[in-house]
Amino acid sequence: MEDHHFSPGDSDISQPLLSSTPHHRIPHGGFLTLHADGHSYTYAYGPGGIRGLLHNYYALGCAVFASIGGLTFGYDQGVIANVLVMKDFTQRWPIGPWEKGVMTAALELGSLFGALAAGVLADRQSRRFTIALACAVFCLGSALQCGATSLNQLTWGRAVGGIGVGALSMLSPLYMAEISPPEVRGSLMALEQFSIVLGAVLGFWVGFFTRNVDGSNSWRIPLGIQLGPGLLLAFGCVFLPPSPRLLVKRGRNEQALRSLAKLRLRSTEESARDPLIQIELLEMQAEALLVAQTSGTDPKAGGIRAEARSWAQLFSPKFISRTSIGIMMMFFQQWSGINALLYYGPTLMHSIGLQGDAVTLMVSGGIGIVQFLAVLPAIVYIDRVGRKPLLRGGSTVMALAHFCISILVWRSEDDWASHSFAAWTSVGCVYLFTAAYGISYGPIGWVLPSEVFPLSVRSKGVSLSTASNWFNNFLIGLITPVLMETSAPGTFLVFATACFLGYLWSTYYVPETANVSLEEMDAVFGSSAGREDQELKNQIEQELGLHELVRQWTGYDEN
Ligand SMILES: O[C@H]1[C@H](O)[C@@H](O)[C@H](O)[C@@H](O)[C@H]1O
Repeated sequence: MEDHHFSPGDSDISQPLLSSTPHHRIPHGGFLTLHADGHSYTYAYGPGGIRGLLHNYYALGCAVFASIGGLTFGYDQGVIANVLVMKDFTQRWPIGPWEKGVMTAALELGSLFGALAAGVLADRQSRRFTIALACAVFCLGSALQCGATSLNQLTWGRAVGGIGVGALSMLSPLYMAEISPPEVRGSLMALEQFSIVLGAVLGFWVGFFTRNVDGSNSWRIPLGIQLGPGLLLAFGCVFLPPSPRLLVKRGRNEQALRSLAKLRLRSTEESARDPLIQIELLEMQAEALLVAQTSGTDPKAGGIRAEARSWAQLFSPKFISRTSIGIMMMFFQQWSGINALLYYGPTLMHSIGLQGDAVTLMVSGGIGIVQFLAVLPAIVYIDRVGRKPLLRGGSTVMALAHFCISILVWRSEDDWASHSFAAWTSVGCVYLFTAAYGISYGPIGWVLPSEVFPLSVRSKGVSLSTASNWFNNFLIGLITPVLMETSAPGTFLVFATACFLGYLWSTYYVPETANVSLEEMDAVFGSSAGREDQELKNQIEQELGLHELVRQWTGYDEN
């Protein structure tokens, strides 16, 4: 191996490869070319961004496809706002606020259940099979809604569809995290939020344009259209490469290598020589062995007790800080008040004198578009800037925007007509809030929970975090009207406070996870992972030859 050497490629690399143990990654790299056996391999490490995404175009394609799961979720959100006010719909079923609430809650409760159930299935079956199953359930729910002949059927259709939506909302980020190269993992996973908000924009406009179609087609068409992405994902996911991490967990290392090679754009022969692929695979194996040796259970064993034990593990001292990050991330995402604005927005706009289409356009349409625009820079910068600064900056602006709205509503709510400046400033603040949310808590809510957990508890951890999203979403829907009736300025103050607490939480509690591989996350949570585990992991890595490989390829001695 003496004549193997590495040299920086077309890059601005200032640090040597594998220099920052335990992170075998370049923290602020660029592109790197490694020469071996007369071949040269180019790697994108470090800042990621657009170049990193293009460089990893196959993983990008897979992530885009998997994120269709998020599309189903957003689409429903966009479409239902229109459906509920369509002429045929309201004449056929003149429902009051209570039934509207039940219809919304049916989807959210179904999703809560779906997210939890998928956490169990995703480990027993493959990630892809579970995605296909979730799509089938989603399609059944959509068909029930589209062909509804009674309000009951529609509500049941939403509950069933919700199970699929909830399951997909945890499965897509989970799968994306497991196939992503570390340097673009944030960008790839932010695609989940991209799809959610794209779905919301599409759903909104489809509903907006079909609302004047004659008869029940006005709402059957937009509800039926959701079958399209559901079926596409169900059949298409057969072609997605399997999660290499799950394969390693099951001891199928050869298949894992094949899948990893495909994801990193190497042929099978190349991957056998390619040191970085070997290193990535060995890191996965080391983690799987560590899990097997420390949990004392057969990872393949089933049974209710084993299942209960692995859920309970999430709350053990070892993992509790990660579990709390997942749950609190979604808590703060929802308590930022994004959905309250979507629900309360129309009332706010009405109160400043806007009526009819203008209101729906400005709220559902406007908020959707702002969220959509804001997620674009997040996709590009989330790995370069890091999660923490985005969360901190986002919560600061969000808190200030809510605070301003609160003051303005407090001073003008009795007479908006003569406070038109205050009214329009509040609308501006709503959009400012949405932009700050859309670049921070929106996407990071779907990124952070899926990357902090180790393989042994990852699916359950993501499942629980996603359930926290749905539960808090449900809670906000339930209490916002009551809060608003009690005090509108007070409601905004509650959200301002939640955003401020989110600022403290992200500043003092959340570790930076950008550019860290999933296997190296233990080091980020060092204090809770335990010294013994670190030593054992070290030993396993030695035995697997990982350290030797690192030394050979870099001339870098870790010890
Ligand atoms: O990330 C999404 C998105 O921002 C949606 O607009 C919101 O309704 C969801 O609750 C949230 O999880």
